[in-house]
Amino acid sequence: MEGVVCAWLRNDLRLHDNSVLHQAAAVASRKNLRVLPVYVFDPRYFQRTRYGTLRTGALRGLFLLQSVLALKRQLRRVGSDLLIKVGRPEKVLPALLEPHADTYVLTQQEVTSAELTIDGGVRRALDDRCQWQYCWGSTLFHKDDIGCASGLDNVPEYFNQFVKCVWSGQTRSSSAAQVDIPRVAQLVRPCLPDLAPGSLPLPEAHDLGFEPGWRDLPYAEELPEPASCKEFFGGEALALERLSDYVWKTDFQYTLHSDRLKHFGEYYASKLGPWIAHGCLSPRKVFEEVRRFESDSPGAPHTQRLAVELTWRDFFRFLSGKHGNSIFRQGGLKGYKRNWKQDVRLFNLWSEGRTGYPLVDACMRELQSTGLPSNQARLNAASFLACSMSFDWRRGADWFESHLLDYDVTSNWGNWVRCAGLTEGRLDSFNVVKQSQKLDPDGVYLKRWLPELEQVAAPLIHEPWLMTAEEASELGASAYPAPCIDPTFFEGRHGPRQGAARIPPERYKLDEKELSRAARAAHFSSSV
Ligand SMILES: Cc1cc2nc3c(=O)[nH]c(=O)nc-3n(C[C@H](O)[C@H](O)[C@H](O)COP(=O)(O)OP(=O)(O)OC[C@H]3O[C@@H](n4cnc5c(N)ncnc54)[C@H](O)[C@@H]3O)c2cc1C
Repeated sequence: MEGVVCAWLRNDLRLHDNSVLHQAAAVASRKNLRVLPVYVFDPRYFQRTRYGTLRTGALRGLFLLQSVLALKRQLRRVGSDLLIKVGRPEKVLPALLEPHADTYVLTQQEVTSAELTIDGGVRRALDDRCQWQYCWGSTLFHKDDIGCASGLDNVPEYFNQFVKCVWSGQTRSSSAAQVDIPRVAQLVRPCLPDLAPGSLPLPEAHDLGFEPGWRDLPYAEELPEPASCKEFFGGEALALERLSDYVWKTDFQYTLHSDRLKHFGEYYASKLGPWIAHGCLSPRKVFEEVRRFESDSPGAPHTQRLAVELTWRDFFRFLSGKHGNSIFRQGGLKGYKRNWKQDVRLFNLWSEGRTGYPLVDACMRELQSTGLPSNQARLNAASFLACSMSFDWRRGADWFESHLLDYDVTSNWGNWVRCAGLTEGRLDSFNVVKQSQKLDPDGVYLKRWLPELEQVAAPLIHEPWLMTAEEASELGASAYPAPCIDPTFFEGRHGPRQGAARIPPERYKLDEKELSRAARAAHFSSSV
C-alpha cells in the first residue's frame, strides 16, 4: 500500500499561481510520493434551488466544463493529468485513496457554508490516517497579511476601513480611489513560480481517460447544451490572453474610471470575471500585469481602479468568512427585519426583464443571454428589486447565482446583501431613471437589449411610459411593458437618490408610509 498526495481542485482551475498544486508538489517531493490531481463534478451544484432555479445555469455549466477540460490538457503538458469524476466528493475521494498515513488531501480553503459542510463530510469519510491540508489561494491579499491580527473575526465591516487595514501604512489615504500601486505591490505576495516539469509525478492505476462532455454533467434533468461563446471560453489559456490584450493591446492606459460606469463596449471593464471566478486566473496574476503596466505608466487611473476592484472582491470574501451564513439570511449581516415582498408575479417581471424600466430590463435580458451585465447594470437591477420593489433580495441573488457567468459565491451574495442595505447600515439606493439617462444618454445599451424600443429616441427611451399609445404604436413600442411600479416613486424629494444614505434603524420596522408605498406599487403592478 502506498500513500499519495491528492490535489483536490475546485475553484482553482489553473496551473499558474496555484497554491494547491504547489503544496502538493512540495509534499510529494519531501515524502517521495506521487500526486493525483482530481476534479469532482458534485451533483449538488447542478440541482434546482428552493426557488426552482438551476444552481448552475447552462451557460456557466458549459464554461466550467471547458475550464476543467482545459486544465486537464494543461496538466498533461507538464507530465501530469487530471482525474475527473462525477459524484459527491465525500463518496468519490475516499474510494480513490488508500487508508495510509502518507495519504494527503490538499484543497483550496473556501469560506462559505456549503463548501465547508462538504469539506466536513469528506474529512469524516476519509480514513483517520489521511492528512488534510488547506491551502489559501483565492484572493489578492493572503489571509495572513490583511492586518487582522486575530483572524477573520477582526475583518472591518466597511470597505474603506478594510482598505486601510489591508493597505496598512496607507492610513492617510482613507479613500479607495488613491491607490499607491508600488506600495500595494509590497503587500501582495508574488505569484508562485511555474511548476517544474515532473514535479507532479502521477500514481499508477487510475483511469485518467474520462473526458466528460455536456451530457456527463450531473444535471437532474435534460438540458440542451448552449452554444459555445468564442469570446468567453473557459480555461487558463484564454484568460491569460484576455488579460494581456486588455492591459497591453488596448487603450487601457486611456480608459478612465468614468468609462467603467458605462454598460457596454468591448473594454469598458476587464471582463476577466468568469475566469477569475472559476480560478482560471489568479487575482495576483492580474495584479502582476497591472504592476508591470504601472511601472511604465505610473498613476494610470485604470490600473488603480483594477486594484481597487480586486480589493472589493477580497473584502467580500473575508467579510463572508467572518459572518458565516449571514450573507445568505434575509436579515443580512445585521439581522434587520423588513417586510420583503414575495409575490412571484412581481419577481417574474423583474427576472424576465419586463418591469417597464428600460435599464433594469436591459440588464436582466443581457444576464439571461450572456451572463455578464456590467457592474453598474447589476447595481441598478439589484437596487430596483430590493429597494424600489422591496422584494426579498435573496431571490434576486439566487437568480444571479444561476445566470451569472462570473458567479462567485461571496462576490454575488456579498454584493446583494450590501445592495439590500443589510451590511453596514448604509443604503445605496439607485434612481434607475436618472442612472439610465446619465450612463447611457443615447440609449445605445437599451436598444441593444430591448428590441421593442429600437425606434424610440433618447430622452424618451429612458421613460417610455411618457409616450402616448399612438406614439408607442408608431414607434413599434406598444409591446414594451408598462412600468411595474409607479414612476412617481423616482420623483420628488422622496425618490431614491443615486448615492449612499445612512439608514435610520426605523427603516427596517414597517411604518405606515412604507406600507402604503408598497401597496401602491403592488396595485400598480397588478394592472400590467
Ligand atoms: C448584485 C451584484 C452581484 C454581483 N455578483 C458578482 C459575482 O457573482 N461574481 C463577481 O466576480 N462579481 C460580482 N459582482 C461584482 C461586479 O459586478 C463584477 O465583478 C464585474 O462586473 C465583473 O466585470 P469585470 O470582470 O469586467 O470586472 P472589472 O471591473 O474589470 O474588475 C476586475 C475584477 O475585480 C473583481 N470585482 C470587480 N468589482 C467587484 C465587486 N463589486 N465585488 C466583487 N468583486 C469585484 C472581479 O473579480 C472582476 O472580474 C456583482 C455585483 C453586483 C452589484
